[in-house]
Amino acid sequence: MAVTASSSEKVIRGLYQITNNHDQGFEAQIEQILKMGLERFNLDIGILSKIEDNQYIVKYCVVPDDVELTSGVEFDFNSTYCHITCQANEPTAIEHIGEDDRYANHPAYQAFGLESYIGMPIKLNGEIYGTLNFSSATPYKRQFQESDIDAIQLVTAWVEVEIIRRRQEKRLKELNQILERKAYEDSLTCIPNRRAMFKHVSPDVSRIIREQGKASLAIIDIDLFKNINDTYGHQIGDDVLKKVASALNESKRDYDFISRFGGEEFLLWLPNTNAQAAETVCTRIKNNIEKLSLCATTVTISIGISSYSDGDLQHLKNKQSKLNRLILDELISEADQALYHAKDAGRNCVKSYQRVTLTNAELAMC
Ligand SMILES: Nc1nc2c(ncn2[C@@H]2O[C@H](COP(=O)(O)OP(=O)(O)OP(=O)(O)O)[C@@H](O)[C@H]2O)c(=O)[nH]1
Repeated sequence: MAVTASSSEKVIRGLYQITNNHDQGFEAQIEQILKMGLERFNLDIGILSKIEDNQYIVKYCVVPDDVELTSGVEFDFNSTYCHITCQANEPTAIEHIGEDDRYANHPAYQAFGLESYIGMPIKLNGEIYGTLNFSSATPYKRQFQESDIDAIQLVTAWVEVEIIRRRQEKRLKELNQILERKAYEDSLTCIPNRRAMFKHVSPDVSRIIREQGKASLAIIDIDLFKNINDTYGHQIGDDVLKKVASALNESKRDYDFISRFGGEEFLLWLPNTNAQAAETVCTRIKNNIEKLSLCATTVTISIGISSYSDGDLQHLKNKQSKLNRLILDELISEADQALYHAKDAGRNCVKSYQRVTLTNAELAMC
């Protein structure tokens, strides 16, 4: 069979088509590549291998039904034809291995009896990754030609670019995930930051409004923290912040959400928790912190709580469009006022905001 230029064009068209099938995933694309190679070279076994620790690992393969070979199978690299291909560092094509002095005694020939073979090293950034190879148990019916070498080089180049591109894509995804995590984490204490709090709590507020549920919000502030900084230095101050954050994180219930709200203030969100239960939880947390030895002096906290249940904050309810955010802002402002009372009452205590119930006439004016 004469190999014409049009068969190389067919490979290029095939590669173009496979590139367009990007959405099908790498595995499907490689299967198409291997099938295209088998058809192009008129051979039976197509393999994309990876070489690792002197092992030849079959990453992907297309084989006839009677050949028992699956991806994941490993061979000693030295016992494969690809070892010769990689040592040659160039495309290798042999029509009749049994009659070739270099290969007839090769362990791969002894083990697998493959007579015809065309293979090419896959290189990523100058390093050998593995090989792309096509073979058959029968001798090749013609001589391999320049255009066959061109074809396997072309297909291998495609595989190299695609592997690099997918690796970069994966790395980019990982970096984006790290960035996303960092954007929502307080860099000093490693607990969620203010931005994370709004992201987490806002949808919860809307759920609670929808389900006519309840929740509490607590602002936790380290007492006389300025004194700690002034007496022991900023470094110790930072250390206390980290330890308090970690203790708060451990003291909260699984379904509560703690964040660093700013400076020496933390915000604790307690879903499905009424005022009384919130006071119990916060008093326990406050007592836990007092018992810890966080620096040379006893560190205490004050906590202001605001609670919400259906029917509260009626004056906001005719402003439906931003209701979640309004309720959240209102709860924060109320908890802040309660915190102010706690400080006023001598610190190291928990205070709840006492909401005034508006009359219908007052509501109508809101
Ligand atoms: N070390 C350290 N200090 C911080 C950080 N953020 C805020 N601060 C300090 O926290 C201190 C807060 O002081 P104040 O707002 O006066 O409050 P306080 O001393 O805790 O007093 P009360 O709140 O009334 O009990 C300030 O001195 C800030 O500089 C931080 O990340 N690290």
